[in-house]
Amino acid sequence: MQITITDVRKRYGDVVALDGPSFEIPSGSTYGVLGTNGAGKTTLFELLVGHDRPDEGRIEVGGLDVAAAGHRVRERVAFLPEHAGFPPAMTGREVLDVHARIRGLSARCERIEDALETVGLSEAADRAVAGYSNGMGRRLGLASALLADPPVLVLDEPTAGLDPRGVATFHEIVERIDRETDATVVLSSHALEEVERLCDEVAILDDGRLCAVGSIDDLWTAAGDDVTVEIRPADPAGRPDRPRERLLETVQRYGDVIETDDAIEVVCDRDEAIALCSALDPDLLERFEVREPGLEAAFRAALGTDERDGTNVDPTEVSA
Ligand SMILES: Nc1ncnc2c1ncn2[C@@H]1O[C@H](COP(=O)(O)OP(=O)(O)OP(=O)(O)O)[C@@H](O)[C@H]1O
Repeated sequence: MQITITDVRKRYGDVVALDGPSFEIPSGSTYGVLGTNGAGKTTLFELLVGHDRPDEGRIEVGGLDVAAAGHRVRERVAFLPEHAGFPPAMTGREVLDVHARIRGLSARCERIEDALETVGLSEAADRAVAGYSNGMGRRLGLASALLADPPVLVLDEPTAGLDPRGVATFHEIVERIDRETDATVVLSSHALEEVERLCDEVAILDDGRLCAVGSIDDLWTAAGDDVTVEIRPADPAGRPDRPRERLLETVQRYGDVIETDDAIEVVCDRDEAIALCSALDPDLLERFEVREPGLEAAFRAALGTDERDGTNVDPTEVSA
């Protein structure tokens, strides 16, 4: 089911949570909404599932205006919120049974068994939710979302806070849903690898604005051929010669410099990277490594763009 987001604006008091993003999510795709903390992902999802209304603009699901269609949209869209809680004394199966009754679903038992099976909770279904791990709790939330066979599934940061095994399990489930159903899956994430693995297309939000939109291939193209040289300065303790500052002076001329807490990163072409690595004073650093271009570069390119006029920016047009 196709989703169309048109010039959506939402404020909370003085805070502009969404500042006019417009993009389309193709029917049947797995679509990623990527952004740093506070970019507006949850706000967008709350509007998309009809929990709140935009101040301006419009979101359509399968041609229906979400703000006007109310429950007709909610019947089509299932939502896994970022923080879903369940009564701890109930078993997983009981939780799903209550949710299925609330939604007035027929063939409850069958649907519950299918949903439990899809998320890999069949064996744990009769255990109290209090004993579930974080990952199992998230999978139970997904099972609840799947009960009604929704044409649209909206997952807000579904793997946030999960350990690597929980993340891998969740990814496998989403891939299976993608393979075995026609559902349009929209998920938000901070994690590029996650979006790259699961999604066909992606929209990148920053400060409520759309700063890039396109396929994963488009993003790779936008990433270009530049490599990143990551340099870890030597421990500054007892070093009056200030290794980090001296390294910074050296690296400036080779490319774009990004400072993180632990490292200095320089994004530059391969020839410059070779020259830079030769110019580094080994006494000043703990270690350095050269990373191949990746989606991270495209993400940075998108976030670094000065296009702030509210128009859509194709990532292939975004320069690093
Ligand atoms: N109910 C609210 N009241 C006030 N401000 C809000 C509310 N909800 C969101 N905001 C603000 O709107 C902005 C966007 O928040 P939102 O939660 O949509 O971002 P996000 O991309 O989902 O972030 P995160 O990755 O941290 O979950 C933030 O500045 C946030 O503080």
